[in-house]
Amino acid sequence: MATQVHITVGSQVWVEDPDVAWIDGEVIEVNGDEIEIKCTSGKSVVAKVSNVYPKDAEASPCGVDDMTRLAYLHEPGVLQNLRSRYDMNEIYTYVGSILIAVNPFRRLPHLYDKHMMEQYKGAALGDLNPHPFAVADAAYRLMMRDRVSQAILVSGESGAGKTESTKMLMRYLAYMGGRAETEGRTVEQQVLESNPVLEAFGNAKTVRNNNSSRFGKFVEIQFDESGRISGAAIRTYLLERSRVCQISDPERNYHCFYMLCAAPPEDIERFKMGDPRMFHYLNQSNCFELDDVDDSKEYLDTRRAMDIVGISPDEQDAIFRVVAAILHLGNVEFSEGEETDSSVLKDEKSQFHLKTAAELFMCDDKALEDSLCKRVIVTRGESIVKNLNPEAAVLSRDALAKIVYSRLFDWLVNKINCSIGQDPHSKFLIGVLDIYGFESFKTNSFEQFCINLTNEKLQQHFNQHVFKMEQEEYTKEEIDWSYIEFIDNQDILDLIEKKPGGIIALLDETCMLPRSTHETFAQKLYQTFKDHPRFSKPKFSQSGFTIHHYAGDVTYQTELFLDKNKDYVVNEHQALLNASECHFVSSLFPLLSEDSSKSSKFSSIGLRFKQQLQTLLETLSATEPHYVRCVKPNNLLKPAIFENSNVIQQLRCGGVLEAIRISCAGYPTRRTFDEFVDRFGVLAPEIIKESSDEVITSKRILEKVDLRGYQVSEAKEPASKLDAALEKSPLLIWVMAKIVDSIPELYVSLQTFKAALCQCERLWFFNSRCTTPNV
Ligand SMILES: Nc1ncnc2c1ncn2[C@@H]1O[C@H](COP(=O)(O)OP(=O)(O)OP(=O)(O)O)[C@@H](O)[C@H]1O
Repeated sequence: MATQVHITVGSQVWVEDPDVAWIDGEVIEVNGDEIEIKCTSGKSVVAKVSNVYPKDAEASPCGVDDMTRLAYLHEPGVLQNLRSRYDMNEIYTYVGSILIAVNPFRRLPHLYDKHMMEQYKGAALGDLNPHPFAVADAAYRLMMRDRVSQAILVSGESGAGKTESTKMLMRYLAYMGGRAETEGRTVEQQVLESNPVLEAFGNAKTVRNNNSSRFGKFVEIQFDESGRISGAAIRTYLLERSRVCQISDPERNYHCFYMLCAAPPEDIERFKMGDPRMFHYLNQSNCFELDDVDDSKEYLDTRRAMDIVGISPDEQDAIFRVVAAILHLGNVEFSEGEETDSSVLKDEKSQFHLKTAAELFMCDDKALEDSLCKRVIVTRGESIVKNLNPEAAVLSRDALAKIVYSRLFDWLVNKINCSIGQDPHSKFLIGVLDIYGFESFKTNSFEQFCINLTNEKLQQHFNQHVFKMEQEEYTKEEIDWSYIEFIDNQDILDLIEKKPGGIIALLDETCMLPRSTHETFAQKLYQTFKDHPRFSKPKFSQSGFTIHHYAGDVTYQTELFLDKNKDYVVNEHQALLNASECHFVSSLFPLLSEDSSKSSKFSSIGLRFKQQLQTLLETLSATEPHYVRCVKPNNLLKPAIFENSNVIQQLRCGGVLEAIRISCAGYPTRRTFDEFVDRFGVLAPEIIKESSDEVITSKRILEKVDLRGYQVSEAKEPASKLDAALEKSPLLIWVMAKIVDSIPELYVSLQTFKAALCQCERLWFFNSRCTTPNV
């Protein structure tokens, strides 16, 4: 993204800084390719010319609301712009049609009220301040105009604001597509109320976010011919199961557990609940309450939302009974039994919790105990009962808790989908994707591996789209564009998901082999990928592996890969809960046919996830995509703190800088002819006096400075498809003049200007609708 400029004494520049990423200053000395800079912070820095970027000395302190209008579209320029806007509570900024949303960590209700929605209705993208409503409005109107499905892809790291943005987008779409007066529950109401239900069961406090969604979500809102919402479907991806049994301080388990512990007294009694501190699945962490969250109110709100999405009171009771049963199950402990490698319930307390769990599951307590402590092994037609030692019994208990919870979550999603209903006649939809961003922690396991695969796939989709848009624009304007290149991450995708031979395929193979371990899996990976440029073995690890992702290197620990990839229900658990007297519980574990119960011994979570992603990508590729990139300005989750290095890292990972790079490879700065004349007319005042036609004047200014090799398009269409679609008033004439904008000494002398221009590779004038007589 380097911009070639003349750096002289007095030039304003940006230079890299270890603490704040970029720091600005003035060049005080030039020594060959080394320059000395006096920074505004007071310190002096020596840097190579190639490592500094020009600073736009004329930049408005308020920033610009579309970064493609920045004089210099480079990393420090982008950062500075976001920062100055954030300081003024302007949390939204465009990069072309991509919306960047920087989390304010404070409520800004005036931004999202009904009045605001009214304002955005029908306004062209760019006419009003950047906003998720504007993106939703653009999607809605493009859908109505072109009769093409749309998708809004919301991404960002945990806590960046994806779910909040998604809710705003959905609210706006419900406002646009909702019916004025309807009896009972409307589809849009149900779509909106599905959020609190899914959040209660799928969100938890983590170190990164007090209300972190532990699953991915794609909401498809279907519309009829007249643009009214006629149905909706929610697809979810990969709920984090391990959280049900294992949490670390200061995180929490899923919200629903704490809500139930804070339920009204009659419910506490019915569900045999108590203080969250008494439950093992909750007290592994010291965090029980959340600031500003009243769990007892949340419980009632969740119940209300469940009413709206069509979950009956009986079903609600059954759901909370299962939630309570899981907590009691977690308190069952084991000790060594009389036989070797066997286990028994540890004490009276464990007996009490086992009995209570059985009551709540409405199953036999002895059968529950056996399903935790014993396994039936069938060999050559003979059944042998094998005891489990206390450690294995604990694993069995946790496996039961996890499978019950994950089936419960799937039931909720399914129920919401059934009661909202799909419209079989719907012609088009708007999909909103709220999915986990790229993750790289100290310890990365199978979850991070799947999450990062998602991000690789979405990144490829994003790059291809941005690239395609850029190409389309140039083609339309009859401009040569063959010089743009973009990085494709297909090689990483092949490494992970190629069949056969990719990492997921090798993992499945390993899972199916008896006696295989994570070490054998790792060895297989090392052998297969020893020469793969995107794969490496970490120096000091015998079972880890590193993938060189587009967003950076991530080292994965394979220890739990095999376990986490296996999706099967222990036969004893299946039989136990299928026999439950509670219809709801038994419906979570329907009887399997003999064949499928044998073949379902192992099913691969990785493979299923890969297939889900494939379907998602297919859906997305049939839509016109829109992007919202959420940015988390600090890790303290506090307002008014903007950490440069943190933000830049997210812009890199989120593909924003790649989008900018693609744009820079073409004509990054887009200005109207009149703006061009306004800015550069100073170089040829006599020309300005001669003609009032800005196109002619612009061309003559360039002729005067002897610039060659620019192209003038004769295209009469508007530059952007979106502008056309939204019937925006003509945008006058666009100049895409990369080189002209990279001249810092613009007002120094015509000579310097000329010299700089002569270095230019190309300059392109786009002649828009202005040439038509009626404009
Ligand atoms: N536009 C906003 N206005 C006010 N607060 C916000 C906004 N966006 C985000 N927040 C705050 O940041 C928190 C985290 O946002 P959110 O839950 O949307 O993040 P996320 O990207 O969905 O995270 P995760 O991936 O962990 O689910 C919210 O609970 C809220 O407190």
